[in-house]
Amino acid sequence: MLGVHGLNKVYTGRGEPVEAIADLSFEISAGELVCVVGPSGAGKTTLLRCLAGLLPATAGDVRLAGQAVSDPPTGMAVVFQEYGRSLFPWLTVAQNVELPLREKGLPKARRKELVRETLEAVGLGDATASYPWQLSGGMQQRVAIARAAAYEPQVLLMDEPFAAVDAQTRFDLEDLVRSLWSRLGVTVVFVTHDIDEAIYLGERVLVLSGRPTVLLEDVRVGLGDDRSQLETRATPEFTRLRTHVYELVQAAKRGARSVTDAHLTH
Ligand SMILES: Nc1ncnc2c1ncn2[C@@H]1O[C@H](COP(=O)(O)OP(=O)(O)OP(=O)(O)O)[C@@H](O)[C@H]1O
Repeated sequence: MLGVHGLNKVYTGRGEPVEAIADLSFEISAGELVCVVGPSGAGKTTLLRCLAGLLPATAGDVRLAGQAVSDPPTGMAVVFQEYGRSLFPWLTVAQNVELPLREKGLPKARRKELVRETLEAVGLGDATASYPWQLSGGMQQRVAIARAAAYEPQVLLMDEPFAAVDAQTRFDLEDLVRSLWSRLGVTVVFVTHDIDEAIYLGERVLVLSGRPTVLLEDVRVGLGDDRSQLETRATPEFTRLRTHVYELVQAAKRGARSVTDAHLTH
């Protein structure tokens, strides 16, 4: 569904060029939920913007269902961290969710149906007529997720979407993402700083090196489909994965560029 081949990204502009991504290659199959972690400044957001067609690659390419991504493709939706800036304050919750569906050219009846269904799915069936500024941060992020899901994308990209909400809300939103993902069968790429979040959510975790970025390890998460915040996080397999990914990220901070460099003890 999503292929990244020899991706390199150098920012040029005033001052010295900055090589954010050295060389990244990986494939994500249709319907997978893949998380991306790495040290701060590793190039996670840069990668996501390249995947979304918001930034041109310097070399290599990104392909969505075999088609090279140059502009933002219609089959993708993105949820950013700053929900406050991504929703239009002068539109109601329902109108915010409906707007991209209008741009997609869907007929009115189908738009109304999708708006109702997705707002109910994210637990905001009663807030359709509210304005974003009348809602809490967590509720606003639910609206942004509903808007992305209603669009019925092939691929949903999420860039640290829960970084600005409190821990309790974050757990609820993580479960919401997993339930939407399994219901809709959408392919999800989820960037996060939080190692536990990456393991709880993902079927795979891509661990990036420090800048300029290479892939340190593509970690398979064998935690099954049914996950629960209390039970899954208490399993020995969760603890093992968390120790392993934590060590990799620490090694990345020290400059490791491969698993061999990382000198793992677990
Ligand atoms: N527009 C830009 N021009 C120049 N350099 C940039 C630009 N955007 C990002 N960078 C640099 O590219 C590198 C990667 O940035 P990026 O935001 O992708 O990292 P990140 O892993 O998402 O970081 P964080 O985890 O802190 O959000 C950083 O060194 C950053 O300073």
